[in-house]
Amino acid sequence: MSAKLEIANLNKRFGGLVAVNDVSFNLEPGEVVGLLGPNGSGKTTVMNMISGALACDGGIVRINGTDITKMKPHKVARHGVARTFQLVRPLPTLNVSENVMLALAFGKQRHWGRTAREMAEDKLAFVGLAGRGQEKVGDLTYIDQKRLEMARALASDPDLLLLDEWLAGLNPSELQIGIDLVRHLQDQGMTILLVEHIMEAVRALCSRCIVMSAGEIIAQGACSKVLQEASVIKAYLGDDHA
Ligand SMILES: Nc1ncnc2c1ncn2[C@@H]1O[C@H](COP(=O)(O)OP(=O)(O)OP(=O)(O)O)[C@@H](O)[C@H]1O
Repeated sequence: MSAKLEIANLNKRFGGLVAVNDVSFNLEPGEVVGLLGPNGSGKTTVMNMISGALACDGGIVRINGTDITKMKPHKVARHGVARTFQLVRPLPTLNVSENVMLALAFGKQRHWGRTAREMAEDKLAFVGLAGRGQEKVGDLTYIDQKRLEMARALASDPDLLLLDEWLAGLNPSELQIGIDLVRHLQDQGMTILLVEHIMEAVRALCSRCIVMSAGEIIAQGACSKVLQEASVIKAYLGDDHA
């Protein structure tokens, strides 16, 4: 069986800056893997190249064995890939339900009208926003905005979810709600690449971690082991702590 996600020798430059240098890793179906590293280490750039938002300068991205390297984001979505963004960005002129319906219209299978409305309600219920479809997005609390962002990502019926610091900014009780929601997805067999700085969440959710620094993978393996490696501590905290 093919890996759910296979990345081989991925490269990206921004002018003279090498943002991602020869990055390779696989995700097996149903795995939840943490993609970690200090600010600017290249994590979001990797996410962007997987989702098709950014063209890579070299390397290959495969989903279920299919080369999606040069595909535009809407085509990548049809291969079952969805993502959340660091900054939640619902459309403020649409209500909660309409925001999910919009995502349904552009998903793997396109849904419109009443079907889309019912499906949107299902997605909203899954993330904990049952019956809240008619609310204005501007009235949502931060955790509820995060829930909506997740419902929008789930609208395309993905089987690979790219979560880019989706848990950032939550208070401790909201964080637990967020972790539980990701775990619920995990229990349903979703494959998840989790870019995250909150180690409590990484330890709770990820079987495996991949750590980047300055565009390169510097460590990978079981989280408990990787997070103790001197190279990882040095990348996060500097020489004095390694
Ligand atoms: N569009 C862009 N143009 C120029 N440089 C960019 C662009 N996007 C990212 N970079 C640079 O590429 C490097 C990697 O950035 P990236 O956002 O991938 O890091 P990151 O690990 O996701 O960081 P963070 O944890 O802060 O989100 C950084 O030096 C960043 O400034």
